[in-house]
Amino acid sequence: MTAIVPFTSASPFDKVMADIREKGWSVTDGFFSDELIDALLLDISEIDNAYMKQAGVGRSSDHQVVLNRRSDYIRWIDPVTPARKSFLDAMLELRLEFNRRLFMGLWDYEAHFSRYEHGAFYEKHVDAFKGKSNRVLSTVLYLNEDWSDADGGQLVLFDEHDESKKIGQFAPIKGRLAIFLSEEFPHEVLASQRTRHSIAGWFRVNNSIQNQVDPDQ
Ligand SMILES: O=C(O)CCC(=O)C(=O)O
Ligand SMILES: [Fe+2]
Repeated sequence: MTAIVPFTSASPFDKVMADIREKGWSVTDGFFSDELIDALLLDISEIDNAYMKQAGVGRSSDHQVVLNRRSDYIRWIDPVTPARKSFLDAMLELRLEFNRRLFMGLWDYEAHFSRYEHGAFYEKHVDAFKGKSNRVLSTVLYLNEDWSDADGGQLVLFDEHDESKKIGQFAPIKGRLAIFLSEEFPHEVLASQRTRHSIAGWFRVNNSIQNQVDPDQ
């Protein structure tokens, strides 16, 4: 089996690096190859809801970062298929690039597939509270074909200094990658009018918190 080539652009990282450096968030289309996106979409499409879990609860009581309600299904990603392996390898390259160019000291990356069925949403939240989490940088990769405005499910990003102010509203279209500083940017997912697939992930640092080693997932 030939490996899936994750990038087609000659310099895939430049725009993301500049965006994060300049404003702390980035929404980029075409970061990954179509081949990888198609393989990831096929991969998650084949997972039945029975093999996913209803999200909504934090990782453990003192890592509870989700205060508000959500109604998606999730499945954590391990490198068990060519698509998942290629994706995690690509995110490893991206992590090293953040460390090399922006000195972010990112230690690892964890990610899960998400499925929002018709009517599912995720209320406004931040992915990490200052000093309470090792999550530094959030990523969301969207996998949906032929998405129209009427399908809803947009990611809404809010200003880091004024959470009533919208930065933007982004449709979850195939191949779009959103990245933002986990502690800084409140965001929400508007109710989706059809099945919505994505991969949410977090680059983390390795500080131990309250004398506890940060648990995986
Ligand atoms: O799917 C999205 O657009 C965002 C998901 C999200 O905020 C999360 O999983 O923490
Ligand atoms: Fe989030």
